[in-house]
Amino acid sequence: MTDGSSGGTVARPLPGPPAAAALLADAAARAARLASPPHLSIVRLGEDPASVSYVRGKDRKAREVGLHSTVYALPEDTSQADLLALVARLNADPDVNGILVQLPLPAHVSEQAVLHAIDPRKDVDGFHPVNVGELWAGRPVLAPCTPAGIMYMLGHYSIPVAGARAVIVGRSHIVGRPLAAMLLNAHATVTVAHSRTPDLGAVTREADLLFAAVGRVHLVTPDMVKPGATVVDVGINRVVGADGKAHLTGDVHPDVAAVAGALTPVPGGVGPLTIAQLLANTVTAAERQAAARL
Ligand SMILES: NC(=O)C1=CN([C@@H]2O[C@H](COP(=O)(O)OP(=O)(O)OC[C@H]3O[C@@H](n4cnc5c(N)ncnc54)[C@H](OP(=O)(O)O)[C@@H]3O)[C@@H](O)[C@H]2O)C=CC1
Ligand SMILES: Nc1nc(=O)c2c([nH]1)NC[C@@H]1CN(c3ccc(C(=O)N[C@@H](CCC(=O)O)C(=O)O)cc3)C=[N+]21
Repeated sequence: MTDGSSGGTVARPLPGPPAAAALLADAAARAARLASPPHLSIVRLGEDPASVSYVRGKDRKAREVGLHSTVYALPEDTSQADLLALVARLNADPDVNGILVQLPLPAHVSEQAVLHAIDPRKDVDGFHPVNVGELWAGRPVLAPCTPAGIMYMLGHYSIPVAGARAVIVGRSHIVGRPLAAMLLNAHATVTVAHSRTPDLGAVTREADLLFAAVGRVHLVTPDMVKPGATVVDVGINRVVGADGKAHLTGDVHPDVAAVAGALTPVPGGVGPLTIAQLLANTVTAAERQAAARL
């Protein structure tokens, strides 16, 4: 705990890997009860280094926990029609339980057209409007991995959510919006701030739970944080350090650790939960498909 003064207290770190390991152990145990290993198909277009590295991480972790994973690495100039044809083939393949199309897609492909084409029962990203609607109706089935992973992490570290004042900075379809739905479903009082929010600091200082999902280096500074608040840093920014090497940093300034009660690091915070939740969603999809075939 900290009183926010300069008493030298430091926020409790909330590392991602132990929480991710617990989520993965549960997913692996559920997968082992199925007749065959759940099968995830991952599609990426082009060679964007971040996408290549994320997809490699997802594929590697899937195999580690005993899932079957197939990566389709298509050329950058793959047409929308060809991509939709692949999605249709994966939808129809009874051996495929989960489909993920890595975002962002090149400009000549409509993300909406592709995400809407994925069978909602195989939509392990939770981006199809049917799954978005179920989440907002309070009946989540397959829900977006980053916010679902964050909720798992809060539970793992026994951070109270019901009744808490939650502020999310960022309103994307991948993170901010679905996180708002999940926090509401968990009985928090929720505010979503964004680039048109005046006096952001006045809003964020209200938060017992503060989530930064913006993609701007050190946007959240100590003066924006209520003493003792739990701060979850979702941002992943690639910066070149004084040593000339590229490294990852979050949306939260490191000095926030002197004010916050608890803080997730970057890297090694939310990122590992995103991957673990993707594999948990793949097992959930496989379980539901097996039950539907009985
Ligand atoms: N750890 C993980 O697993 C993941 C990490 N990320 C990271 O999280 C970050 C956010 O990703 P994503 O949600 O996809 O990003 P988007 O770019 O889609 O959304 C960013 C949001 O931040 C808002 N914003 C931008 N500038 C400001 C500002 N100055 N003040 C307040 N709000 C602002 C935007 O507002 P507006 O809507 O008005 O434009 C928008 O809602 C990125 O760094 C990304 O790399 C993303 C996914 C997974
Ligand atoms: N259809 C789709 N679904 C996604 O879930 C999706 C996507 N597209 N596009 C991009 C974002 C980003 N994302 C991350 C996954 C893992 C880490 C992760 O493991 N991060 C590690 C570090 C990784 C590194 O060192 O590069 C960490 O934070 O510790 C980060 C970010 C999933 N996304």
